[in-house]
Amino acid sequence: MITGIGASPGIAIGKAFVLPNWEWEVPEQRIDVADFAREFERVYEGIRTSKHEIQQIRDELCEVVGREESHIFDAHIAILDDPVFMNEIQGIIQRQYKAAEVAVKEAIDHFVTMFDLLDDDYMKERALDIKDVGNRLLKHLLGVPEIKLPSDTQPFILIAKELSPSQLVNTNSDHVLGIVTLAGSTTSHTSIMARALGIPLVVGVEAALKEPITTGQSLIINGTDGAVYIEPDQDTISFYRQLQQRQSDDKRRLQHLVNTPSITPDGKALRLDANISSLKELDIALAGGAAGVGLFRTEFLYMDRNRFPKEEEQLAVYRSVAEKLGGENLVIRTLDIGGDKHLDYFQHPEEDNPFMGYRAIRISLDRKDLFKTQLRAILRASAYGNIKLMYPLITSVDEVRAANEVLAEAKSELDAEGLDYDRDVEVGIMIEVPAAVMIADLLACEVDFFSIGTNDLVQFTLAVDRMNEEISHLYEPFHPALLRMLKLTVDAAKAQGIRVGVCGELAGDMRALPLWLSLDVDGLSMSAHSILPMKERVLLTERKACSGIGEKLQRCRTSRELIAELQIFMDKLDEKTANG
Ligand SMILES: C=C(OP(=O)(O)O)C(=O)O
Repeated sequence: MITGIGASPGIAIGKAFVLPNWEWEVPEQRIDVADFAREFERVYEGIRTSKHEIQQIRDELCEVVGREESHIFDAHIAILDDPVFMNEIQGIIQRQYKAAEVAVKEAIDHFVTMFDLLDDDYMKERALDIKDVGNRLLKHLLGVPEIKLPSDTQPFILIAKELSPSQLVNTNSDHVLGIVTLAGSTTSHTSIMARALGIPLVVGVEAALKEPITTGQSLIINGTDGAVYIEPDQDTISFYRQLQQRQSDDKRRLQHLVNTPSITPDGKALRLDANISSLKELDIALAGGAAGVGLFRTEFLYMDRNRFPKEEEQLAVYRSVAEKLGGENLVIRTLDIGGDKHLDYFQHPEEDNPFMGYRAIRISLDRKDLFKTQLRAILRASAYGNIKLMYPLITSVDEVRAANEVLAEAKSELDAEGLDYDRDVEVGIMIEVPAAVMIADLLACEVDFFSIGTNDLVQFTLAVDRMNEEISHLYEPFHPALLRMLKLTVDAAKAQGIRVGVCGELAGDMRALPLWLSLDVDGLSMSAHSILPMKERVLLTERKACSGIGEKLQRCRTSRELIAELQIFMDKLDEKTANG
């Protein structure tokens, strides 16, 4: 068994099919000055055909996964339209007297090397996009046929060095049980799409792999924890078949809870909302039993294009989500780029500590033009549903007030233009840095609600970079320090009478439910697949029974003690339930 990174949940069991390298031999060919015009025309023709193909893929994908994910292909078209790309190709033809395909190959290599050399995972992913588009163009210039995956065999687990979004879309998803890539990250476009398509995916196995996986080898992959079993024994296969069966049984068994309100047996209503980043994910969330949306990560709307989305474009998305929710909660978080989330078309500075750098509300307050465009779109969408606004990475009262000033300006503009919006739109903040926890009492006087972002709060409280594999064992959401942070935040919110919820990964961790009930938070927002299992637990767990555990947990000295205490509590509860 080797371990990679789980990038799209689910278990796949089957035979491997290794995707051949998408890299063709391009024979050296010299040309004369008289041939320049013909070679340029060949490149233009190749670009036209490639664009046509990409547009078709985008439109087909749009039907399956929705508009946001299919925007990835707009970025591919933008590469083909980019004058810098074309200038490089023309330069090679003219200066070096090389044929169109040689010039295209060299231009791709040049840009891919340039992006690959940057110490930035996001830019490395963009190198993959360029390779993807470039290979498509080369394919036309060389006249080679498309690599087709087998469709006449049993479904298989696809193995690739790296997989581009185009390749993923070209796969017949009925035939692909799961995917393993040697390189890749969970934030890549390919990973985002695999999650949207529901295909289990493990990325980044290269370092762990001693020998290459070959076509026909028997495999098990777990897209949740990143485990890959090569030629597993019969016991392991039986174990995973049972687990796979249990997961699909659980899914089916819990279906009847989709519309059931999330209330404990003694009457405590604990909202279970979904974290989403696109309209498509909203459908999955609603089918998965979400009451509403507790966190709409709007940055993905900005990521898959080649320029900032205009007010009308943003309005269309926010409005569609709000209308689909029909009056249920929709918490829209303003742009949270920076850190690991970069935009192709925005100059992000080189930073030693990007998570503590120029990001989130700091960019919004620096680029008020961009911020106001987003606020106007959110405000206008608020006329169509129950929208609440949320600012990310708040560290001071000044930041909240500065953000609210821009909000007030946006409202005045809409008033002057006679455009409708919800005049009482609520404003909340993410509590995700220790400074915000320590002044939670002051911040609570400024806003309508808090949402605790445990992903960043854990990294900043423990000084553990959430992206650094080397120290991932130190990333402990159940650390006693975090527990104290949570308590301080919830107490401050309660004292001021504002709502407080949780939206980091810990919100969906079943082990933490007694903690949330003892703290008496108002709601949890999580990935869609966690909602029904959590709802089932909520329906069985008395809040009264959890009040005692709060003090015990506060006395725990280590994460391990804390987790053990929660486990003992849950075991007792299960025993009580089993005994009726
Ligand atoms: C929800 C959070 O935000 P992000 O989108 O950074 O994970 C968090 O930090 O817990």
